[in-house]
Amino acid sequence: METNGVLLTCPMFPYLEHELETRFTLFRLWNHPSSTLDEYLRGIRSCVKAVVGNTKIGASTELIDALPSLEIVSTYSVGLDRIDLKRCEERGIRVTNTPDVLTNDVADLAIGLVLGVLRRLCPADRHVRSGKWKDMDFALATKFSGKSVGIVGLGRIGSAIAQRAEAFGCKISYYSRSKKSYPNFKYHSSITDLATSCEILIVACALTEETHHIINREVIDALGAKGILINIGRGPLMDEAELVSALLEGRLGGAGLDVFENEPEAPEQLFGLDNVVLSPHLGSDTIETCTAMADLVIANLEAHFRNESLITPVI
Ligand SMILES: O=CC(=O)O
Repeated sequence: METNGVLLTCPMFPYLEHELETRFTLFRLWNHPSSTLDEYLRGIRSCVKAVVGNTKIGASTELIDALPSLEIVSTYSVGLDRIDLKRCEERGIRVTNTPDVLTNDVADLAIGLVLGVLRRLCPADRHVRSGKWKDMDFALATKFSGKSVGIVGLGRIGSAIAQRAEAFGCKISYYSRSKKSYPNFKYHSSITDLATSCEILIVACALTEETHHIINREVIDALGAKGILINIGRGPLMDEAELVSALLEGRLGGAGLDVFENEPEAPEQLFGLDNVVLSPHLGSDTIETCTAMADLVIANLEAHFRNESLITPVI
């Protein structure tokens, strides 16, 4: 039985926690008040060889620096924005994530949000539940099939969204760091041009210093009063204050948001808007996908401790 120390940064999928516990010496970071955290970390620093973080709490510079025996960060997420990758690189710490296994779920949710906003599924549900249907028909909604869809970031998830939208007869264009080899999808080297040319803009890129607030006022205005913005990437990709003003002032047609700048906070000004669908960062949250992600986290840790090649290495 392996006894390598693994530090879990916050509560995650119970299956992951259980499987880690059966294989490694598991330490839980959240069981300690912040006043005693330094002391706790000092006590375990020589045992902890791995950190398992997620989209809430990853491996910050401070955490990495507090763990001199750290060899690997295996994140239970595809996103790497909660990890100080530079520090990991400097220290020779390996990093793995969970790509591919969650692609379909996140792409499915992106389409779900589009349909939710355009077909007004949340207000429609309220219409039935409140009994209003007996008094009046529900107002007409907006068609999705055949619309022009712009995708910001045509990586694994962006391409899966594009393929789904294509099946709805949508015209696909995209903005990405570089042009990809998809003959059916139109490339824009400017995100504002992309926003001008599409009716639905779906944000699916990674959060980095370059993409922070990539959706700013100029992009929102280019999308316009009939445009729909969907974000299944990360909250800070959008200037949320600008997004809220645009929605309140009717300068944007609607939004479907799975991610927010200060999660788990979401802007309360949006709560009364029927043209907005909000979900609590659950793109990959299905039992099937979370199980596959957990298995991948563990497979990467086991490969590392056996000195084998990592399954999904980042560094
Ligand atoms: O947001 C989800 C992830 O990065 O896995």
